[in-house]
Amino acid sequence: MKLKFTKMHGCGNDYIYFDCFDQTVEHPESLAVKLSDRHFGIGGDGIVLICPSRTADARMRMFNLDGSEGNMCGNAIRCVGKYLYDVRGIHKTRLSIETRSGVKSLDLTVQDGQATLVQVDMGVPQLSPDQIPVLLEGDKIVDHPITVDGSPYRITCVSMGNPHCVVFCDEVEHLPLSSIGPQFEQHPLFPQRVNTEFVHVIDPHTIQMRVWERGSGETFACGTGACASVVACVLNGLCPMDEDIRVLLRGGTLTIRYTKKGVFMTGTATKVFDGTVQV
Ligand SMILES: N[C@@H](CCC[C@H](N)C(=O)O)C(=O)O
Repeated sequence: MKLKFTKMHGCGNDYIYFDCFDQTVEHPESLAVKLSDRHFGIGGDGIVLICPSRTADARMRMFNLDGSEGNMCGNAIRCVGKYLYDVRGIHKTRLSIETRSGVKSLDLTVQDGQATLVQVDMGVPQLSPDQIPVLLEGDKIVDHPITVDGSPYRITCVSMGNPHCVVFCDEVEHLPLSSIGPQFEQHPLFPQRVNTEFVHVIDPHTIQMRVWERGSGETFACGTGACASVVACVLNGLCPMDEDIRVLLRGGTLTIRYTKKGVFMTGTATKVFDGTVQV
């Protein structure tokens, strides 16, 4: 069976997108594992299905590199918005997309007939440990000491529809992420595993972040992770609320604003190529 796909990325967080308005994708979990392989597949951080929705312009389903289904993906949702505008011809600069963590609203900036920049209303962060989930007591987990692989860390936990654990560091360039990332992901405090952001605060409006994603390992960017990091910065008194914070990632920059109404993420969405794959 042949499937048409589009390769897209948001700040280097790249996925293989399937338009499920016109075709059926069976067994997305195993397909994600097979096609994401950068040596024997197409290559990507996972796959994304763009499906019809009864309540929104489209429904997004995303699968990590290991085949697990994520509830939300900040970088992918911007690309889905671009695809709906550029390819499916839904010429509205405000779009709604259904995800496993609710319907999200997108505002598109269009240049020469193509969506270039997308702002997403990412909703209100959840801070209570049972909603994240993290097996700790309290109404929120801010600057909490834990031990990971014998070393002490201080964590701040946030759900942006998916679980995040933010760790502040003096620098992130030289962190051995491939060894410490999995120790956080599999830590017994996180019953559903966790996405971990390592954050260096450069100044109150600029932070640098590296991420170890649940199910995909180190990626060049994580949209929900950038939002969780800015929320964690505000909770720790490191960045202001209601102002734009630049999050510098390995693959680009996202602008995040945390307000009482919720978290707003702005960034690019880029198409790389179209293709057909035999599955
Ligand atoms: N890359 C993402 C998040 C993808 C899902 C995550 N790995 C999970 O399982 O929660 C983003 O841009 O938000």
